[in-house]
Amino acid sequence: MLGRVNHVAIAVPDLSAAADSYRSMLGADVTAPQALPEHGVTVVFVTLPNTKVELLEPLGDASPIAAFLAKNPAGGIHHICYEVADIIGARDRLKQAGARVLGDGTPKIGAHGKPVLFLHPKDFQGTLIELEEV
Ligand SMILES: CC[C@@H](C(=O)O)C(=O)SCCNC(=O)CCNC(=O)[C@H](O)C(C)(C)COP(=O)(O)OP(=O)(O)OC[C@H]1O[C@@H](n2cnc3c(N)ncnc32)[C@H](O)[C@@H]1OP(=O)(O)O
Ligand SMILES: [Co+2]
Repeated sequence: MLGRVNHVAIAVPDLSAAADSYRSMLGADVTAPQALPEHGVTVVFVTLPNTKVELLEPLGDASPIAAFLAKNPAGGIHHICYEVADIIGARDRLKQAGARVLGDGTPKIGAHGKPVLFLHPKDFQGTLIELEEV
């Protein structure tokens, strides 16, 4: 089912400061901010030879990462995104296996313009998993 790691996401309290730190301290190539109100976050991507790091900060009052940042005020690794070839097939197989697919199970369009879904962290070793169809 799983393809490449598409990105590892880090939730941050200040996206601009985090992006500057990756650029100046780590010499990284960082994209411009993308506001994604339908996801309740603003993101940038750090481009790496083999994958990406997604830096994200809350956007709006109902951001799904607000509680995470309240518990981790300095930020922290938030989720890992795996690529899948067939997100509906993956979703149905996971639901069949008893995994909780977050939301109503309908994929949303993510930051790369592709369908994404999230799986409950409690079903996967305390790790929030995002699936992105590529
Ligand atoms: C930019 C678009 C897209 C992309 O294309 O890449 C994105 O990445 S959008 C990213 C932001 N969107 C999401 O994260 C959507 C999915 N997430 C959620 O629906 C919620 O974050 C959540 C997973 C349901 C958690 O919501 P929260 O308000 O924190 O609920 P709880 O406090 O009840 O948490 C339940 C339980 O889970 C633990 N938890 C929460 N977040 C994480 C996490 N990131 N990793 C591991 N564990 C997490 C939380 O601590 C609670 O545990 P207990 O306290 O032990 O009960
Ligand atoms: Co993501």
